[in-house]
Amino acid sequence: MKTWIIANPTSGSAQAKLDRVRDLIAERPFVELKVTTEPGHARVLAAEAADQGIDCVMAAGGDGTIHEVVQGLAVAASPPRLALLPLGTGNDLARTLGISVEPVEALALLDHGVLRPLDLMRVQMDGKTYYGANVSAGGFSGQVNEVMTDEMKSTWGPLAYVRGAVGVLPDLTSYQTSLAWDDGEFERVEALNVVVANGRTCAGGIRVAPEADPSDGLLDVVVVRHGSLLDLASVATRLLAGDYLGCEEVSLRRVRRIRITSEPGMWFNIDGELIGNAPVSFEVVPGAISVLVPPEPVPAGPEPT
Ligand SMILES: Nc1ncnc2c1ncn2[C@@H]1O[C@H](COP(=O)(O)OP(=O)(O)OP(=O)(O)O)[C@@H](O)[C@H]1O
Repeated sequence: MKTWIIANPTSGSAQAKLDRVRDLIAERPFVELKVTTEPGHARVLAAEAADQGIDCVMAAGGDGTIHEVVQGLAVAASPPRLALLPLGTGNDLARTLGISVEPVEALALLDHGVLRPLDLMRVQMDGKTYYGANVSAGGFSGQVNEVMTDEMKSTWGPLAYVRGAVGVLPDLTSYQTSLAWDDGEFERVEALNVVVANGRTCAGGIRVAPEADPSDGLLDVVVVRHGSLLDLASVATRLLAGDYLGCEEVSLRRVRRIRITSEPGMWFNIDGELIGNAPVSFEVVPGAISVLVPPEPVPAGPEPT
């Protein structure tokens, strides 16, 4: 299987692990390592791999790198299969798919992995189209902007209240948000966050969509409605514990498509990359690509008697 490993040398643990990856693939004649030289390069390389009929593209980096690779694969006529070599900080899609952060184990999936269909989210904002592989989170506004660094914003922005962090809790903006589910009419809600998810976690393991299945042909949309400070503190705590879907302010709906407008404009990121605060639509592309994942663990047999 001809494979290109597209590696981002600036991803979280790349410095520590890339030499090891080089050693591990030295004996694999069909595996080539392509190291990116700038942001956006992984997309170009992934598109090139598809053009050249490469069988498999392994995204070596974090969710930002996977995001770029997916932009290249999603528009290909017959996209190579995807594999992941997690070298990022959060590695959230890899978590959902059960892919190890150990290079030896991740690389072994090239031999023993099984193919799983991976849905993508087609996102449209301001006349531009993006493809998301993991999670898009919307929320936050001016106050958060002022107190957070760019990196914190793209990672935590929409979920800033979780960090309790930034002292924004007392001053949270609520958004007059209109949501149109599938082809339905717009419905208004006073929201704090809208999360549109294919994968289950973002920001390094925060379970924003704990029940999402990236192969089910549907998007999990979680809406956090505005509530009292006390209630929101409980939402934050339960989000960290992975069970905030049980909160009264939190609702989950599964759809193929959702359109969102809000006043003021809700900022959205996709896979951790901030895209803007204009009206936005999300549509699932069921099984857009195939991804190599570990085989299902064999269920334990009955205890010997
Ligand atoms: N050669 C490069 N030089 C500088 N930046 C790059 C290069 N290649 C890719 N990038 C950028 O690095 C950013 C971060 O990458 P990535 O998300 O893979 O790592 P991470 O932030 O450590 O991981 P995670 O998103 O899982 O937390 C991406 O937005 C990507 O555009």
